[in-house]
Amino acid sequence: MLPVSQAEQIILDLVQPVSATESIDLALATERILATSIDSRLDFPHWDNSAMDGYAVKFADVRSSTPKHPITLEVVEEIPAGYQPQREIQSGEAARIFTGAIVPAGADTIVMQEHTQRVQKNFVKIQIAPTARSFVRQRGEYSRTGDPLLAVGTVLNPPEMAILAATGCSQVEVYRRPRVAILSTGDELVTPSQPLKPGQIVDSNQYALAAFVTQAGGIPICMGIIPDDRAKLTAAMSEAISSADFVLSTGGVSVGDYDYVEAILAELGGDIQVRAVAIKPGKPLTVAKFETEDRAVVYFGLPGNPVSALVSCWRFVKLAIAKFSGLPESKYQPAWIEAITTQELTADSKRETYLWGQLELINGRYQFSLAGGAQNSANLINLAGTNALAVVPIEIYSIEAGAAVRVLVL
Ligand SMILES: Nc1nc2c(c(=O)[nH]1)N[C@H]1C(S)=C(S)[C@@H](COP(=O)(O)OP(=O)(O)OC[C@H]3O[C@@H](n4cnc5c(N)ncnc54)[C@H](O)[C@@H]3O)O[C@H]1N2
Ligand code: MOO
Ligand SMILES: [Mg+2]
Repeated sequence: MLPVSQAEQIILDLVQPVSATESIDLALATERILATSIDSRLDFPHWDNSAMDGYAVKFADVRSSTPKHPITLEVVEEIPAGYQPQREIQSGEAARIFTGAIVPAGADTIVMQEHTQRVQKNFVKIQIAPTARSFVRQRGEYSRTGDPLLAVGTVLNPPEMAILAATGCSQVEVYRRPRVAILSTGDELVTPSQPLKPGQIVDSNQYALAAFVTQAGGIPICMGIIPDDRAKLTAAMSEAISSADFVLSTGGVSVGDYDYVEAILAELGGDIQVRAVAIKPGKPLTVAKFETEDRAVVYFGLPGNPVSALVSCWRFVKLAIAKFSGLPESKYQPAWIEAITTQELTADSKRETYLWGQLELINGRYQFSLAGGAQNSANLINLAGTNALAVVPIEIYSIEAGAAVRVLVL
């Protein structure tokens, strides 16, 4: 059995980041990963503009204004947002201006409306002196044309979407997403719509793994249920290997008479790098690489138990997909945090044990609460609401309530 950290390293070493890219509509780019760096095509702001509704003035004209001795200026133009000012402000003049509008030539300061009083039709009293250049957002003060905005490998979240739109990128070059084939092995499996005969169970792994792959940024290719029949399994595995970047099969990786996956991987010419890991749940994990001149596939033979399959995905497959996808190294590390456990955590000490439950931020501290019910790798029911796994290291039998524990955020 490989230690977990060693298995992680071996798995990451099997994965090459994708180089293929595609150009997509910005509107469809949420959570995609940038494949080219983006430089600013404009100055931000594009021109000096007002941060307030008010009046554009020359600071020198109004520096001595007080409520008792307000300075009166003639309002010579009105400048709403989107309008190009037509005249230069002279001494003794002001322009009515609104938030986001271009500051006219000759003006250097904005006085907010609340510090003014409009008199007659075309005059305004400045009742409180502004500070010089107040409320002017200066051209290029955030970023200048040609400045780097976003680096290769950036995930496009709401801020990055705004930046790309603002700089006029309506199409973006992103890495293509990994195609991940999912197949469930087992004579006992049926789809959720089929009635259960004695001995049968629903293939829940197919759905769990498809959801996992989608969340991890991959494209799930659901290949359905394959019976424990060596020829049929060989055909299905071979098809999966030829059509995807990753294959996730569940079941058939332990030592039972119908556990064929490892033998078939070897027969198909796979380079088997992982056979078992000292992790609970998820010990019988088979990982193999298939490589030809033009493509490489990493095959994960995951254990059939529903919790074991998901824990293997969260702990290992997630990192592999992230590395493939073009994220920088700092972004495909497991998300560890330290939390206080609300209950005692126990383990058998021979394998690194992952216990599932809920992580909450309470009064500024992370707290981990174990899922109620059996922590058993066949118990998918109490997985509901799981957002974190607490880790009990090898040779530790118990972590007492109130103590710190290392937690993997999912
Ligand atoms: N003699 C030993 N037996 C087992 C060992 C061992 O070391 N020695 N390891 C146990 C551990 S740990 C695990 S984990 C499982 C792994 O089993 P397999 O990967 O071979 O999976 P199966 O035998 O096919 O199924 C196990 C279990 O999971 C259920 N299952 C399978 N596929 C699905 C699915 N798609 N959806 C829902 N549930 C599924 C299946 O019905 C079985 O109950 O081996 C132990 N045995
Ligand atoms: O590893 Mo098994 O995953 O303990 O149930
Ligand atoms: Mg088995």
